[in-house]
Amino acid sequence: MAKTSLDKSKIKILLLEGVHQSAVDNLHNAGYSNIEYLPTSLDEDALIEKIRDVHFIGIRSRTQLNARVFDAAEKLVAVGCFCIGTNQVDLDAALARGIPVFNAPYSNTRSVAELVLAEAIMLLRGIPEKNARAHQGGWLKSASNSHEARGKTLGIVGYGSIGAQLSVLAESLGFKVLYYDVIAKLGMGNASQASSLEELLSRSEVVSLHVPDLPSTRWMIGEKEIAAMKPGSILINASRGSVVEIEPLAAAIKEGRLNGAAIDVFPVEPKGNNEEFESPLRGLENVILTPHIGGSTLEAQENIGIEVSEKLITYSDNGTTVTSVNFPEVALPAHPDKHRLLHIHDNVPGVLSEINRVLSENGINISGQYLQTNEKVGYVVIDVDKAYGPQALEALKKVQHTLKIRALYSSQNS
Ligand SMILES: NC(=O)C1=CN([C@@H]2O[C@H](COP(=O)(O)OP(=O)(O)OC[C@H]3O[C@@H](n4cnc5c(N)ncnc54)[C@H](O)[C@@H]3O)[C@@H](O)[C@H]2O)C=CC1
Ligand SMILES: O=C(O)CCC(=O)C(=O)O
Repeated sequence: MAKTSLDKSKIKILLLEGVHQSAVDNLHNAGYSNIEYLPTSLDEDALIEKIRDVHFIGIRSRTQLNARVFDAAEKLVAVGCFCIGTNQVDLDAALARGIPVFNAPYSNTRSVAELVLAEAIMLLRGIPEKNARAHQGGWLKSASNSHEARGKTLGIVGYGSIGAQLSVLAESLGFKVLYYDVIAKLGMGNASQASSLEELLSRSEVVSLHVPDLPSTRWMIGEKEIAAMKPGSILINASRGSVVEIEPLAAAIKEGRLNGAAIDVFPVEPKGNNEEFESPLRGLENVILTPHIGGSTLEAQENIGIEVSEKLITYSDNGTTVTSVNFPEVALPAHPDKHRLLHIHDNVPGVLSEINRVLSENGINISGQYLQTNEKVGYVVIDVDKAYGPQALEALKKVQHTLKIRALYSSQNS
C-alpha cells in the first residue's frame, strides 16, 4: 500500500456545532476516520481540554477560538469555519502559530438573501403582529401601516456577496435598491450607490445590514443612525450582533418611530437551544426575532459541509492554502513520486536560504519549490525527489523562526 504522510487514522478531527453530515461523509471518503462530532459548541475551558490532541477543527459561528485556545492546541494544523463570518476566530493568533483558517464564503449567501426579502415583505404588511393576534383569537383586519414592496426603497448596507444577491432579488419584486459600501461598487441592475450611510438611512423604507464584524462596523447603527432613518421605516439585521445597538432600536419601535424590525443576530446569543434567549426586543410588535438562522437551510449547510471539508482535506493531503482567510495562498500541483515538505515561518529575511542550506547539507535535492508570504508569515513548500532521514526534518524544525513543519510523502510508490 502507498505510504502516506501521517497515518490518516491518527489525524484527529473535531467537528462542533452540528456541521452538516456532508462534511463527515466527505472526510470519511477521503480516508479520515478519526472524527469526533458534537452537535453543540464548547465553552472555553472544555474546548481547551478537547483541542489538545486535535489536528483539524471544524466550527460554525458560536465557537470562540482565541489565543488561549490556540496555545493549548499544540497539534492543530488548520481550522475550518463552516460559515462565512470568521470573527469568532482570532485570525492573527492562528497565523502566528502557522495555522490557516478556511471558510465558506458563498454557500449560504442565497439563504440569507431569501430570508431578508421575505422578512421585508412580511414587515411592510405588519404580518408578525396580525399573525400573533390571530393565534390569540384576535382579528386585525386593517390596511393601516400595510404597504406593497413595489416602488419602495430598500437600502442595503454592505454590498458584498449577500448584499448584491439581495439587490437582484429585491429589484425583481419592484423594490428600488440603494446601497452603501466603503468600496465603490457597480450596482446590479438599476441599483445605485449612496454617497453616505446617512443618505441611505434617510431615503430607505427598508434598511438591511450585510457588513462583516469589523472594528469599523461595531455599533454602526446606534441611536443617531436610528434617528436618521425615515419615520415608519424598517430595520433588518442578519449580519452580526455587534452591528446594531439593541436598546435604541427597541426604544424606536416602542415609540412607533420605526415600523418594525427583523433581527437574526444579537450582541449576546444563547450557546445552545436549551439556554434562554434574552433581549429587550422580546414581545415587541412587528418585530421578527430569529435564532441566527439566516444561513441555516439544508441546501446551504450541505454545500458548506462539502466546501469546507474539501478545503481541509486539500490542505491536509497536498498543502494548498487557496482561499484561506488569514494565510499566504499557495496553489499546489499533485506530487506523485515526490515527498513534500511544508515549512511555515515568520516572514523575516534569511529563513529561506537557511532552509535550503539545511536541505543541501542533508543531500536532499529540490525538485520544486513554492513560496508565498504575507506581512507576518512565509509558507514554503518544497518537493524533494529523494528519501531523507528524520535528522533532516529535525534540522528543518530547528531553523530559527520556524512556526510549523509538515511532511507529506508521495502518494505513489513511496
Ligand atoms: N445571519 C447569518 O446566518 C449569516 C450572517 N452572515 C454575515 O453577513 C456578513 C456579510 O456577508 P457577505 O455579504 O458574504 O460578506 P462580503 O464580505 O461579501 O460583503 C461585505 C461587504 O461589506 C462591505 N463593508 C465592510 N465594511 C463596511 C462598512 N463599514 N460600511 C459599509 N460597508 C462595509 C464590504 O466592502 C463588502 O462589500 C458576513 O460577514 C457574516 O458576518 C453571513 C452568512 C450567514
Ligand atoms: O450557520 C452558522 O452557524 C453561522 C452563519 C453565519 O453567521 C455565517 O455564515 O457567517
